[in-house]
Amino acid sequence: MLSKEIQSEVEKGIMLPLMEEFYTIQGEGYHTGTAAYFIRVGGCDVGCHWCDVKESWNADLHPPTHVDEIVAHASLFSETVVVTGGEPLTWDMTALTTRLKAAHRKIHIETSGAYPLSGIWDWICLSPKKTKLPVQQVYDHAHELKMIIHNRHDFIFAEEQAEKVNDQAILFLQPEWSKKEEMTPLIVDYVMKNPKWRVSLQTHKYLNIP
Ligand SMILES: C[S@@+](CC[C@H](N)C(=O)[O-])C[C@H]1O[C@@H](n2cnc3c(N)ncnc32)[C@H](O)[C@@H]1O
Ligand SMILES: Nc1nc2[nH]cc(C(=O)O)c2c(=O)[nH]1
Ligand code: SF4
Ligand SMILES: [Mg+2]
Repeated sequence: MLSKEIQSEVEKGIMLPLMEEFYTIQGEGYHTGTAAYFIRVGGCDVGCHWCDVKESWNADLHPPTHVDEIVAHASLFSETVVVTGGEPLTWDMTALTTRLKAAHRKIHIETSGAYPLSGIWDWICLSPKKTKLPVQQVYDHAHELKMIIHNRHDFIFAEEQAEKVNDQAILFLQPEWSKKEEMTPLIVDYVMKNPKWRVSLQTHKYLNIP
């Protein structure tokens, strides 16, 4: 059990359940191929059956960590910090991002958009999920829309989500990893027929890096 004080710090976003942090290459989407420090915050109740980081879901398994400690580590490694999870917007991101900005970092988020936007972001990657659709505010502020393709119906869902996102957002289709042999050729074909979309692959998995 968390002590009352720690629980209150987590509720305020002064402490966050930290699952892992690692310096790597952004594997997906618009910034693919660029170095970044990843902060993976635990806690997610969106419930994607194909989620590649289910260990993140239960926030209680990840130690509440002071944001100052997270920022101190991040600042040692990279100009760019990617906040992911779990679902980072489960938590109030104000304290973490304010301190990262004070440390002159570029701050990116990977989010399903299921919860209200908190924090200051240089780049918002929105990856909507059918089980808990994004809130309007995240559609309005997203810089990229990254739709995961697990089956053929997901192309229809992708088009529906593209209608909802702001018209500056860059559109990506990314194969769900366990279905990539089947879905990647369909995505290639789809993008050639519908060139407003781009292909995104989980390149870090091909490179065998985190
Ligand atoms: C693990 S999620 C964490 C951030 C946030 N909860 C979200 O879903 O955007 C990070 C990214 O990985 C994608 N992702 C998760 N599981 C995947 C899988 N099996 N294949 C392809 N992409 C996946 C998500 O859609 C998201 O864009
Ligand atoms: N290298 C690398 N790139 C990524 N882009 C998004 C990731 C995520 O899990 O949010 C991820 C990840 O886990 N590793
Ligand atoms: S929203 Fe993100 S972290 Fe949550 S289950 Fe889906 S892919 Fe996994
Ligand atoms: Mg990942």
